[in-house]
Amino acid sequence: MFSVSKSSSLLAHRVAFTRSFAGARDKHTLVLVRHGESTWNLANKFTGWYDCPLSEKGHVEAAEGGRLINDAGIKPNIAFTSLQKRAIRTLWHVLEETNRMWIPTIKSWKINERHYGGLQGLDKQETVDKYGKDQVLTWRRSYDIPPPTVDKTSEHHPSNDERYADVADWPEEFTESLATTLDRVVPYWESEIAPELKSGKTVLIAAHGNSLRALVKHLDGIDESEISNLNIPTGTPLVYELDENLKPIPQAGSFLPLTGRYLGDQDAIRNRIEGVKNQTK
Ligand SMILES: O=C(O)[C@@H](CO)OP(=O)(O)O
Repeated sequence: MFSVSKSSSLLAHRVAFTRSFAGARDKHTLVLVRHGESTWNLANKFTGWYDCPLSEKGHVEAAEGGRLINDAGIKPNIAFTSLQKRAIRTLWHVLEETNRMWIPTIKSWKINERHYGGLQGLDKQETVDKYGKDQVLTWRRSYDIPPPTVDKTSEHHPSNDERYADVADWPEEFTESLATTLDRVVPYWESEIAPELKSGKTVLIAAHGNSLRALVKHLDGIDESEISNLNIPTGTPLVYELDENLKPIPQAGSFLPLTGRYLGDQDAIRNRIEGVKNQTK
């Protein structure tokens, strides 16, 4: 008797489990968060792979982002972040505010900020004063024109940082454009992140202005000229609903060309986006 009722309840459980995952497979939720303001955002310096922490305001922004995710009832099952403390700390805030510190978190340099080469550490406004606004805008936002390189004598070259030294065969001269950032972000998305979504999980990614620009360029099919005008605000959750092929389902109130929706006060978000844009006036 006992074994019959046990096996039938097991069967019922399996059916319910399969149903809930079959339902989940029709629509997938992806949450992207750029880290909160960092100390080098505050100082208006080109940052790239320099590992600066969040500023005080950045901690507040990241926690607020977490509360917005929680209030929206979104429950991430797995999280991805970079090897950079501003994104990792942002993720910690979000996990704390959503009471989901227990979920698996995976870190990879593949979703690091775009490496800013020889500009890393330079003041953005002083760089405009020296090279002109147009040149700096080209370095910041052109699709495939990279900033100047660093060589292996520079502290900013990845071969001089133990977390990166052995993960790739770094060229003598290194820098990244948005195009070369895409070359690492998109394969990582395809091989590591997309399968988690397809298995029915809600995915959270805490990353960076330019690695997220690369990802949304791919997701939303944004063309090379349009992506130049796209700036991603700090600490602001961007929520995508994806169909069974992981194509975005356009959300009401999205800021085109993005089809995901930002959580929070929409006017404040517009101001934050303008703030990023105006770092080099
Ligand atoms: O300095 C950087 O690494 C990035 C992000 O903070 O700046 P920008 O927005 O100029 O690409």
